Amino acid sequence: MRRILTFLGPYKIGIAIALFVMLVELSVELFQPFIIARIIDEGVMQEDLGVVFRLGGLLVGLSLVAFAGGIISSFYAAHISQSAGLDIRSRVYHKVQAFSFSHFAAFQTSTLLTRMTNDVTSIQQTIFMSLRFFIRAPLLVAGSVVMALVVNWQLGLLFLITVPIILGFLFWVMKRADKMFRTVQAKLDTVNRVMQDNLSRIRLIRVFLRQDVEKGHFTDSAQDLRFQTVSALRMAEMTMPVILLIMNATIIGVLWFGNIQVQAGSATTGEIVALVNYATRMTGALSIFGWIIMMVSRARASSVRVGEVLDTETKPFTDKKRTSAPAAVNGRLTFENVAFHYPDTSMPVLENVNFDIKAGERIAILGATGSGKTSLFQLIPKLYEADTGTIRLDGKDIQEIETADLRQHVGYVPQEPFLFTGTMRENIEWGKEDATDAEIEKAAKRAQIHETIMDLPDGYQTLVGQKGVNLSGGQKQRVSIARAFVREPAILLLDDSTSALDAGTEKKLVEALQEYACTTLLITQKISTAMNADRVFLLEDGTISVQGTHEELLKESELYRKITESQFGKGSVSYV
Ligand SMILES: Nc1ncnc2c1ncn2[C@@H]1O[C@H](COP(=O)(O)OP(=O)(O)OP(=O)(O)O)[C@@H](O)[C@H]1O
Repeated sequence: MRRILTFLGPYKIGIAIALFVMLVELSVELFQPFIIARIIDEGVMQEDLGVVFRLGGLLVGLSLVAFAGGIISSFYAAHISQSAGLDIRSRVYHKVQAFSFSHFAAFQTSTLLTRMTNDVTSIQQTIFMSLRFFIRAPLLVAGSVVMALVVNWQLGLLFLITVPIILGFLFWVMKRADKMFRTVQAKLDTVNRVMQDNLSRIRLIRVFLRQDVEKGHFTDSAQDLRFQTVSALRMAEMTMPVILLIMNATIIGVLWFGNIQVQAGSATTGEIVALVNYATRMTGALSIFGWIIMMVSRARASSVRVGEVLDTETKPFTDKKRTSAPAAVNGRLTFENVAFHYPDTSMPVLENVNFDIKAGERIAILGATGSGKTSLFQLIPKLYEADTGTIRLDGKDIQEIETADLRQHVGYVPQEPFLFTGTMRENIEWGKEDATDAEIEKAAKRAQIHETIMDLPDGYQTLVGQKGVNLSGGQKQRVSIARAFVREPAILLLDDSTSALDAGTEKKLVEALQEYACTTLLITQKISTAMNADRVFLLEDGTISVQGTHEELLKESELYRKITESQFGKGSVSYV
């Protein structure tokens, strides 16, 4: 919670104004029963209309002051709570942007979404309510006790007995509710996760006839959330009847003992009316305590969850020497004794990887699943850092090139093509922000997707993704490739990105790569693709076991021969 309170720092002046006007409003409220007592004792009982009008006028004037105070306080409370909420949300967003991939594994997407939306909203609401009511309510209770003692200290003592009992009870409830609301937020995460999984796998769920099972998962998690929320709300709501019971007993006590004092002449009717008035105001203030407990407990749980994201240590990449970007690079790529393991495991994924790729060379990388092909790719744009060894671009250690500058020169087409909701043009333009129409069309033509786009109802302006047209796997792959092409990168990384293309389209695409003259690394399972590359690297258990032209590998590698035979048929190797 303290962590979150630091976000209120920039709004100190606004908070001071809101609290000041709230105190004015509160003072007026505390003073009102005192004036009413005087109107009764000095005006009504003495039949002095002058006093009634004078003090009555004062009462109306003070009410107008309280009204103005309430409006000003609401204005500031709304402004401060919304602004602080925006600041928290932006900070969380920027933190998440700096997350490493292991952080994303620790915080699932669904929980990050809940933290950025629901949790921040709960904090926002609590800031607003605190500035308007939550600070005011305890002050009103304390002020009423003091004023009651001033008006009649013997009867005021009754409040000194009952109020601590109520506060003790509320403290007990708060401790329990805190834990319960933390569980509620966790359950909300689960519902969001189940929903997200369901929506993203909807086709698979239908094909595998898993609707009923998935419906069951959703119902279970939603029921669980309902059960936990009801338990927490019940706990907070039960405060109201308990407070009403104790405070009504106190009012009866005031009337009982007050009657005795009035009979004895040691108290006036006005004093009794004032005390009952204070008791009623106290009851009102105390009864919103249940609500305060609920919101504060929820906000505390949310603060912990938001704090967990903000306090996550993010390690910036070691951009050792901040050399300015080489405006143009040739694209020579060298790996020297590179080894790598993922931060959350100790198993080495790549070991002793060595190669030197000339600028403009096209390299096909073959290897069994899990042999480390994608991992090797991820080291090039520094998505991960190598444990040992050196990776060089044009002879320069990439550790010495600023990450953003390095990535300027890399085009990456991941294994899973991903399209954003937007037009076809926007999807390609995503690779280069200020790309011209001519550049976009050139990239699309080279990626063999231009004609498909032209056949769509609105050409490049056709919407894809949600509310738009759906594309086939191969079409998505080609849009994804066009997105990388439009950058005109020096290094192009294609991670099995032609797997869904037919042989003819793939051939044309590989030919287009030739005129493109960028250094290309292409992960593939197909020997037909590998044959068109300048060289082939065979990756086995995280290391390059053999590298050379297709013909050289046929001679040198038993495994490569076997893969070729499995794709072209036995005996094919001699004439391939
Ligand atoms: N984020 C990760 N954290 C920990 N280990 C990982 C991670 N990603 C991959 N691995 C492990 O690293 C090894 C190499 O994975 P990688 O994805 O590089 O293989 P690949 O050759 O590209 O496989 P495929 O052909 O199936 O895509 C595998 O054993 C995999 O389990």
